[in-house]
Amino acid sequence: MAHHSPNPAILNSFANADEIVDSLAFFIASAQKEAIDKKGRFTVALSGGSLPKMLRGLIGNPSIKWDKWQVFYADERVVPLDHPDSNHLACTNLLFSKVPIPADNIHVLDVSLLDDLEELSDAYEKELIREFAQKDAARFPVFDLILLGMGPDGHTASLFPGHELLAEEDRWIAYLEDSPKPPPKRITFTYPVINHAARVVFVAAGKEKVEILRQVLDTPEDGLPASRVKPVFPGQLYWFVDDAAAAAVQYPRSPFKL
Ligand SMILES: O=C1O[C@H](COP(=O)(O)O)[C@@H](O)[C@H](O)[C@H]1O
Repeated sequence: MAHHSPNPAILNSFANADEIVDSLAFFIASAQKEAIDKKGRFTVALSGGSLPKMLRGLIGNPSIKWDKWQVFYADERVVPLDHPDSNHLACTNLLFSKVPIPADNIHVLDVSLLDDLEELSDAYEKELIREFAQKDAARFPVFDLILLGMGPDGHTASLFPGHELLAEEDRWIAYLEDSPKPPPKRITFTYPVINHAARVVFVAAGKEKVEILRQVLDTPEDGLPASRVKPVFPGQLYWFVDDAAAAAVQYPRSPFKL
C-alpha cells in the first residue's frame, strides 16, 4: 500500500479575532455540509479555554443543521458540568444555550463517575465507540472536525509538554491527575484520535501566543504537544490565527483567502 506523508498544515492569518470568527464559521459550515451530504451526520469535537467564544459566528447561522451534529469534547476537566472550570459549561454559556442543538447530541462526562478517573475515561471512550465503531468500523474514530486551542506552553487538549500521555498509542481517551494547569484532573483525546480526524483546526489569537506559535510552526522538531498534531493522510490540519499571534512566524501563510 502506498505510504502518504501528512498534508502540510494550512496557516490562515487574519487581521483580528472578528475576522477569525467569520472565516471559522464559514469553514465549519462547509465541513458540516460535506459530512451531512455524505453520511447524514456531522461529528465534531470542541475544546475549552479561548475556543468557545470563537464559535459565535455559528449563532443564528441558517446553514447550521444543529440536529445533525454529534458533539464531543477533545478534553474535559473532571468537575461537575456546572463548575466554572468545565469546558462543557463554557461551550454551553457561549454557544449551546444560544442555538437549537438537541441536548442528546452533546456528549458530556458521566458525572456519576467523577471520583474514578479510570471508569470515567473508559465510559467516555465507550461513548465514542457507540458513535463511531459500528458506523465506520475503524480502529480509531474519524471525526469530521476537531477544534483545538493551544496554551502558551504549547499544550493542546490536555496533552502537556513532557507528559507521558504524549506517547499513548492505543487508548482513545486517557486521563491525567497531574495537569500543570489547574484543575489537575482531566480526561483528553489521545493523539491517535486527534490525528485520525478528517480535519483538525487550531484557533489561536493574541500577542501572548506569539512566541509559542513561532516555536510550534517553525521548529516542530522541538516536539511540543501542538506540533505533534499531524493528521494522517488524507486528514488536513488548519491554523486560524490572528496577525498578532502570527507576528514572528516564518511558516508560509496560505495564499488563498478563505
Ligand atoms: O486547559 C485547556 O487549555 C487549552 C488552551 O486554552 P487557551 O485558553 O489557551 O485557548 C484548551 O484548548 C483546552 O481545551 C483546555 O482544557
